[in-house]
Amino acid sequence: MGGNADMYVVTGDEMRRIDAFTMDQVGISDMMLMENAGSAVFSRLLQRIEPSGSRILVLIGTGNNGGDGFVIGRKLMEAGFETDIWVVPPDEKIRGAAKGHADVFAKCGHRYGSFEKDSSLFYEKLPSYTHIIDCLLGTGVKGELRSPYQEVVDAVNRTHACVISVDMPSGIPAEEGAPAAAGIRADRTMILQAPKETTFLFPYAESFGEWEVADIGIPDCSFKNSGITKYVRGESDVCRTLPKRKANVHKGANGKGLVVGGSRGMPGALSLTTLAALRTGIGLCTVALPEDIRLLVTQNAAEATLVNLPSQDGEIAPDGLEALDLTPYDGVAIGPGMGRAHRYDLYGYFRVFKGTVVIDADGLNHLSRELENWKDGRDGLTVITPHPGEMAVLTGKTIKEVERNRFSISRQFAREHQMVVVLKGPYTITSTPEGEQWVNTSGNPALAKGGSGDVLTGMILASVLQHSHKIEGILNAVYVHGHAADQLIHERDELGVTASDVINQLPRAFHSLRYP
Ligand SMILES: NC(=O)C1=CN([C@@H]2O[C@H](COP(=O)(O)OP(=O)(O)OC[C@H]3O[C@@H](n4cnc5c(N)ncnc54)[C@H](OP(=O)(O)O)[C@@H]3O)[C@@H](O)[C@H]2O)[C@@H](O)CC1
Ligand SMILES: [K+]
Repeated sequence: MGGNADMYVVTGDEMRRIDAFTMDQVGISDMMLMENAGSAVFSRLLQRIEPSGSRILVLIGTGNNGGDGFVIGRKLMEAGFETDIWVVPPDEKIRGAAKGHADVFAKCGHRYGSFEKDSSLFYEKLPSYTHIIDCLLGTGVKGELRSPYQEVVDAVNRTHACVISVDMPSGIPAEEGAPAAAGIRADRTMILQAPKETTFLFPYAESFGEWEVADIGIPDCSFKNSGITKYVRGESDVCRTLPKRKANVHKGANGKGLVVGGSRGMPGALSLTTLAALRTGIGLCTVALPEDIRLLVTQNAAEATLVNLPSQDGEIAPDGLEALDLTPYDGVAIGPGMGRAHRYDLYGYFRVFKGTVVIDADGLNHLSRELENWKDGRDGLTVITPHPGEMAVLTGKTIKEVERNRFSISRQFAREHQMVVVLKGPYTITSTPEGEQWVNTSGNPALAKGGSGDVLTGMILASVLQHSHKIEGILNAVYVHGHAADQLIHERDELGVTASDVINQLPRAFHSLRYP
């Protein structure tokens, strides 16, 4: 993948490497980057803050995040906004480019308040501001906030002002795995150039509020040369890569898929997966299921063909998969509603199959018992779609550990087991065995319901079979799934949106992306 349109995801250390490369190898100075950062944020503030009636506080800390604040403050003052600048650390702590911009600010005739010298005046004025621009701390924060930062942050969080953080909500770490920290709770964060990992990890993500990304002129080569392979996947990427059908295409060219699963207790999951595959444009879809539930599934998915598998106790019999010939199919999705009563040798069954295999739900439970076998990889692409609970079972970690380390745990699992991992949740992360990762930006809590995962599985199967670049197929399915749910909650409350609603919305979701 790649190209100029990529938006990257970084840790604090990675961002420092990228900054260093940009300064030392590309030749754009830190003063220039800071000027760009301040200008980019200022022009975005102009779209959000009216000069009349607003009183703005720019809050400045020790490091370069504070340096951005001197640029923003200067520009706000020169544009006629009623603006106060308060600097929290003593003057002598401000160094480097931040000191450079503090000097520019002063030479332009502007003055700032010193929290160290007059904290009582600061606290007295704090409730009077309509907007607070938070430039206290950025990616350089380490550990829990020290005094007086913690007190200032708490006081800001108690105000009724609109808080806009620059790059990061101050106090929040940039990377996963760091201990939970209490920082600024922003209404909006204007991220500089590249979102940080915690933008997408809860509980940190809540502190960012709404977020947007401001380009500060760091070139793509700085990211590539720093080895960054984590990306944000947004709408424009999907619009660019949706496959277009030729007028004379026949059904066989759009993929022949097989959906395997279902049990007496859970026939609906299989219907959802099948219908989602059909609504995602699969050419032909066959359902393989325990023979005693076939009527329940066929009633719902008239377009699918059926293969009956031997049934035992309402689930596919332990040797039931052996009878199934995979040669007619380009891809298989296995697991929805499958049940857990029996054991199957999934690796042995799929090893030499050249098509894509998508494993979800109960299929992941079966997979967890034979993980060692998968480390050698198989002939075709394997995709797993765990939610954090399933990822915890697969890795032997707790759900909390998975949630705290979504990037590293999914990356490592994908590498070790030669699979594409689609770790679901708010901001689903897709990881390849080669170490590339994409964060999905569509979706909402309406999807946190039974059946959503079954729908995604069918969509991924169908989408992979229609894309020449299979990873793009997966990423597009993940995006469109969330996009359909986003469209639905414009019209109705998220509580009442079901997985079936999402399936029915898919034609509209695809249409809106194909003809934006
Ligand atoms: N590099 C560039 O070219 C560009 C960078 N840019 C901007 O720079 C930001 C990163 O800058 P940075 O590295 O200076 O980090 P930043 O967070 O501002 O300050 C760190 C300092 O804070 C302190 N401190 C740390 N932990 C603390 C704690 N728990 N509690 C209290 N204090 C704590 C500690 O200082 P100390 O108090 O120890 O002297 C530490 O040194 C980045 O987010 C972006 O906004 C843009 O301008 C574009 C160009
Ligand atoms: K900040």
